Amino acid sequence: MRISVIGTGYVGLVTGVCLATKGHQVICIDKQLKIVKKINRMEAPIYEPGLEELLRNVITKGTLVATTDLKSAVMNTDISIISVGTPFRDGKIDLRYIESAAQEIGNVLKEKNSYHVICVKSTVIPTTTDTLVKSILEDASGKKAGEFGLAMNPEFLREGKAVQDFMYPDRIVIGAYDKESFESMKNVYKDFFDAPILKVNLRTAEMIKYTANALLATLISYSNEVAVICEKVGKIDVKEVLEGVTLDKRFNPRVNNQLIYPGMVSYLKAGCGFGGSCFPKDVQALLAFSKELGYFPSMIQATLAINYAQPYRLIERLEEILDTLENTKIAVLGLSFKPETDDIRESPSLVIIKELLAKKAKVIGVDPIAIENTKKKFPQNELLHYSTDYKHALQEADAAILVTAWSDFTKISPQEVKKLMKIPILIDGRRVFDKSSFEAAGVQYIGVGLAEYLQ
Ligand SMILES: NC(=O)C1=CN([C@@H]2O[C@H](COP(=O)(O)OP(=O)(O)OC[C@H]3O[C@@H](n4cnc5c(N)ncnc54)[C@H](O)[C@@H]3O)[C@@H](O)[C@H]2O)C=CC1
Ligand SMILES: O=C(O)[C@H]1O[C@H](OP(=O)(O)OP(=O)(O)OC[C@H]2O[C@@H](n3ccc(=O)[nH]c3=O)[C@H](O)[C@@H]2O)[C@H](O)[C@@H](O)[C@@H]1O
Repeated sequence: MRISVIGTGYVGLVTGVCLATKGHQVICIDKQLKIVKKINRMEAPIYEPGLEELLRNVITKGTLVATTDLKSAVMNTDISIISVGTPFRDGKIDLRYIESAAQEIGNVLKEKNSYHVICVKSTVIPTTTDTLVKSILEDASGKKAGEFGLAMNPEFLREGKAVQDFMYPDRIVIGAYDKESFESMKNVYKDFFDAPILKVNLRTAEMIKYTANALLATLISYSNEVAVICEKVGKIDVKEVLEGVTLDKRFNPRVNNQLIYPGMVSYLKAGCGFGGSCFPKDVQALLAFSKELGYFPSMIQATLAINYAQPYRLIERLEEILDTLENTKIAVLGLSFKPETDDIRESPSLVIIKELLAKKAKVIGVDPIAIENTKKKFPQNELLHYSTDYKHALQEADAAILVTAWSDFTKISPQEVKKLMKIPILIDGRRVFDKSSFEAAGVQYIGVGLAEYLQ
């Protein structure tokens, strides 16, 4: 099929490259010329494992091309997939990029004679596609929905695993305005192995996406709430507690006692809170939308409140040990919101750095690939330095806080910490280190959801 993808960020570029890899003819459109040029030079503008290699293949084969020219892209394709950003701004979801993409497509449809399907892939609050997008398209094109197709196909990929998640989806949700729209979208995904296709209406598809993200975020906050209770009681390790809970087959299905897939356990881990471009913004958007409807969703509100507090709890625990943070030097291990990405949007590390600086500590931010992005937010100065070398940071620091579980960091041994740090203090914000081995080596270890020695 001939497909245009509007917006080539994390979702749009992965979508375009993967669909081209599956044999579709794809045109990627972005407003930013520098992104378009990079794509055509076969350079991925974002860091995502495996993406650049696939990009090289599809550009070389001629099945993908990038442009800023939306008009010719829509004219020369049969389906347009909208994957522009939908940020949370001024207390609600900001749909301005969706509106302008719909307007631009609608203007082209006015002049286009053949049938064209418009599919929203961006995460949008329920009713966006069947009211806002539909009416903009109808007004701009002078046509009625039905004369053009309309679909909503939410994306469930995770950053860092985007290519794998897109190529091997657990499910494909297609919200469709009518039968023709659904059939066209089904053809887009005809070669996606046996992934179940769920056919729903447009607003159900939108609600599935929010419900999925809010549920995963709630599991994380639930784990973090339990972690606080464990810390208060003492001599209970939240990790053991959650392991004891999630060995239940209802969380982690096993056959002959072999785990088939790490199920909900992946989101039932205590830590320093969820970040990223989606969980925080989507849960906030769902909360705001629900309030607009006259319903206050207290569980969703609690999910956000717990997450807001979590990074500060690490600082409080550090203060308990050091008395004051003033004039101390703290190594923050990990800047990206999770490993395998250079994305720092809503990363807990940003809250931690800001709070440490507010308390007059000096900070060394350590990360293999996210330093440049972090510098844009917090420029380097006499109080804040960056390094890709954790050894150097540990040598300099009075304490270290692990925020992102990059494999470089999780491999750090107790002996290394003991050797490198003057007075070794390690706050484990992701619970990746073994408390007893670190303590045996003489490191003062503080883990989320774990207070005092276990007995
Ligand atoms: N990042 C992720 O892991 C996931 C994101 N999503 C959703 O997908 C959507 C996109 O997210 P990201 O890819 O992270 O956004 P992004 O911010 O990385 O990329 C959006 C791109 O759209 C371009 N753009 C905006 N308006 C345009 C227009 N009218 N014409 C052409 N290009 C335009 C921007 O220049 C930018 O490059 C959001 O709704 C997000 O919630 C869904 C699942 C996963
Ligand atoms: O809509 C989206 O954008 C995407 O949001 C998440 O994907 P992503 O944000 O890339 O990353 P996750 O791996 O889900 O992690 C999100 C955050 O939760 C944190 N997390 C995760 C699991 C956990 O147990 N504890 C925890 O704090 C991670 O460190 C990270 O900060 C969802 O997992 C995707 O399905 C969804 O498509």
